[in-house]
Amino acid sequence: MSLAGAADSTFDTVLVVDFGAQYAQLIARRVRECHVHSEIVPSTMPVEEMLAKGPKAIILSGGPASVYTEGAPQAPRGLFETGLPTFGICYGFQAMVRDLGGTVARTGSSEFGRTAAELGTDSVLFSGLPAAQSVWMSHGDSVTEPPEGFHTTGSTAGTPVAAVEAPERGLFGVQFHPEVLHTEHGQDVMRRFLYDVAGCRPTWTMLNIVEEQVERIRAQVGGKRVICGLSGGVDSAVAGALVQRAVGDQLTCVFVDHGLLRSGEAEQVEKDFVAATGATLKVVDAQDQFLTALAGVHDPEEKRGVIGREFIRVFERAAREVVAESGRAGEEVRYLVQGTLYPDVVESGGGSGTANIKSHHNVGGLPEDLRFTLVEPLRELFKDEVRKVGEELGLPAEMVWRQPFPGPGLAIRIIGDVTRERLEVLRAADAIAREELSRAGLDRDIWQCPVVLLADVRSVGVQGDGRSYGHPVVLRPVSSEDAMTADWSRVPHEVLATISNRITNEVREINRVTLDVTSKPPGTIEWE
Ligand SMILES: Nc1ncnc2c1ncn2[C@@H]1O[C@H](COP(=O)(O)OP(=O)(O)OP(=O)(O)O)[C@@H](O)[C@H]1O
Ligand SMILES: O=c1[nH]c(=O)c2[nH+]cn([C@@H]3O[C@H](COP(=O)(O)O)[C@@H](O)[C@H]3O)c2[nH]1
Ligand SMILES: NC(=O)CC[C@H](N)C(=O)O
Ligand SMILES: [Mg+2]
Repeated sequence: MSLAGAADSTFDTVLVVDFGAQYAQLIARRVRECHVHSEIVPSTMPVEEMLAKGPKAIILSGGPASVYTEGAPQAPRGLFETGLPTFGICYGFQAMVRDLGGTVARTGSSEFGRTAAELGTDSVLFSGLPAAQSVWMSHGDSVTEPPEGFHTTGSTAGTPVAAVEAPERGLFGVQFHPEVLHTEHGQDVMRRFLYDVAGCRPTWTMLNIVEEQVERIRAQVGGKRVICGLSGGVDSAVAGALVQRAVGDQLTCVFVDHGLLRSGEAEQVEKDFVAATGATLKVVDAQDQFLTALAGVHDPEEKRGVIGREFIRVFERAAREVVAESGRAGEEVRYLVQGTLYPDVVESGGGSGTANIKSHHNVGGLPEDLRFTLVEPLRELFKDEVRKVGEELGLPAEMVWRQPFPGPGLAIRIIGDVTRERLEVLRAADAIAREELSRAGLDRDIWQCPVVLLADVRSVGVQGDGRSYGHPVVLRPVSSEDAMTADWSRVPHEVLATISNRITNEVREINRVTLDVTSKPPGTIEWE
């Protein structure tokens, strides 16, 4: 199915040509933020196929290769003769320049991170923006000579040709990354290209995203039965609601109580989701199964693997029960809906050429013998976009704005082996932290606040004039836009003091409370 292409379509499409970038999805997302439809395509796609999608413009992404090395990906043959407005970013810029007869070389002056740039205000792309700007760089190669007919519109201390354009041909290129938040006027540059150069209309909305996904889900599952792993979190609630809109009562939601949940969570899912959507919900008590499988496992990746596998085993059992209960023996549930988001995929090493940071249980932690076909309507979106989709679907605000909680639950917040006793200790500490942060009105300011139990560490204390030898917990409040990067939250000291006091007074095993003041990167949000 292609939504794009029709001349009378109510929205315009931009193709993001992926050269193996870290940020291809981020480019696509910035285009969506301008209310323009975007689709990522591989750089190997023939131009005719691209044209068949009816794009209004093309953006060429960055990438890890060097344009002049053997086998480096090339700009699609004939692309620059199509007359389509084209914007090359980093590698995409270098590939464009090389293709059109300019030169690219390893000049010996790499730039990484924040860089001061001088941008020509007479440029179409930078018009109306300040001439001196802070931009985000990540390159080792540079353009040394623009192609004929292009003029240089930007430079930095290390890169004399940091931006070029041939506006009458609709061709533009920049060495920096306008798609990352740290590039001061990056989104303005995107707007100039999309609206002023390419004439795209800002008509692509969350409603379109919902309709696109509903159509896709129907095409994928047809009249078959589907189950959805429902966690009580934002992503699976939105995924489940989308699937329900698409295929109605072919859907059964399955909530797994794996014993790694926070206090009150199971009850809340049963109550809220069903009330909001009317969907059929099946609750599975799998506490013994997960705790047995996790016994003695302390390596984080191993834990994630065990949890991913056990989840699937539970879903398989639930699927058989759904069939049995429907009275249609011989039928099989082949489709499993998950609320997987793009950051889950990219962190699990599932982007093009990206590193594995941690295997999210729903992506990298899936077992090899997985027999379900996955339905993941949110796989290309970021959390804040998913929240908007949830609002569009009419889900209640408490559900849409709930803080994230990882599928592997408290297991990846106990540093060491996971036992029933340790889970109880952590659950008690976590409930106090959540209660006090909510009481202080900080729920929306804080992205989430993992409480981490250092179960293998003990510390000496003095309590009631006696010696204690307990465990520390770590508070990890963070602020974030999309969980790809994060900073530690500056929670008022009085609130921290109350939390610390209450935890050490009310949870006997804990005699020390510490605060994690690490951003992401270099830390991740969860400790494992
Ligand atoms: N306890 C659970 N029972 C059933 N499915 C689950 C459970 N926990 C996680 N999942 C599945 O794994 C997916 C990924 O979990 P994740 O925690 O990232 O998302 P979420 O819980 O839906 O949203 P949030 O990130 O807001 O917590 C979920 O969307 C859901 O499909
Ligand atoms: O469903 C999930 N399965 C997982 O395996 C998992 N690991 C981390 N998280 C959540 O993802 C976001 C980013 O977390 P990290 O900075 O720790 O990678 C944060 O919001 C984490 O809580 C997970 N969610
Ligand atoms: N981020 C990029 O696209 C880098 C392009 C190229 N690999 C360079 O180092 O210059
Ligand atoms: Mg969750």
